[in-house]
Amino acid sequence: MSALSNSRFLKMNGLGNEITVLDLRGTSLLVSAEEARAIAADPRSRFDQLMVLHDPVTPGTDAFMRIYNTDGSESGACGNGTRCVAWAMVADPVMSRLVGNGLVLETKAGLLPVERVSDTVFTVDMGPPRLAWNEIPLRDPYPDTRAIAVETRLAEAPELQRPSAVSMGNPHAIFWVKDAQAYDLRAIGPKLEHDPVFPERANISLAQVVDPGHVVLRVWERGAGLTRACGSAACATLVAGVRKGLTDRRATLSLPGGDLLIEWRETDDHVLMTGPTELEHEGAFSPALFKGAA
Ligand SMILES: N[C@@H](CCC[C@H](N)C(=O)O)C(=O)O
Repeated sequence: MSALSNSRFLKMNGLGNEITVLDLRGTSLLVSAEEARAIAADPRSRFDQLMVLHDPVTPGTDAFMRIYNTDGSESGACGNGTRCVAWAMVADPVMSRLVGNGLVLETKAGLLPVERVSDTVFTVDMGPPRLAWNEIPLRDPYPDTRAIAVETRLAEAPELQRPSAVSMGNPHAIFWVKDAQAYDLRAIGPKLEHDPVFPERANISLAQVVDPGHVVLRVWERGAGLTRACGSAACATLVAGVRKGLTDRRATLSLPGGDLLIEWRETDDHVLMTGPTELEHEGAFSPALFKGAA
């Protein structure tokens, strides 16, 4: 039987990005890829990302988060999930142990300070973007990652060839398009995600600039597929937009699930993301869920 059997979880969402939160602080348990896939397969705990809380590692932080995609792979960043974790840590009667509305979370990609703006709205400091080819990472030494070249040739969208590339702790490719709705992202997303230029795969965004303060965005997420929102993609898109002279440093990013306010702060290079969270229900993992999972 899995040690996760009967563990309590929260099913949440950040702008429709499906998030499951599991608190393993105070234990030495780790979630395996098989267990993550089993949790994702159950409709009650289904997620785009599973956010697992562990005891803090760096002094002064409140928790360490491991982030799993639906396919069991791990990510260094999840903006929408980080807001959901912050809500759980300040407002959930079982998980909250903090006094006040500010906290610092940590992932394998770095520290994420979070502030509560109102009951369910949070601002996450997503840190500085990483723009060098080897930090994203890309296979080839591009001197300028504002426009790279993918190898994939799409019969249905031959114009999608020169995305911007940015890491927000996870790799993003942003394709600038006239109409973000004009593409079958479910069909083309997996091909671009696995393009050989991305050695760790990439989250694939279609970005349509409405005006410098407003971008419409659709995202095919690495390891999770088509989602209603992706916070780190919104941050990466704003950064790429500023670098290409397409957007202001502060803009609204409209995703299928709703709007995020993103700012790339000039003073310290950090990207700030503000958006909502929603608790859907809580539950406990049935032991039957993990049959066959290591
Ligand atoms: N939905 C997330 C990003 C999730 C991580 C991604 N699929 C990856 O593997 O990098 C967000 O809100 O940032």
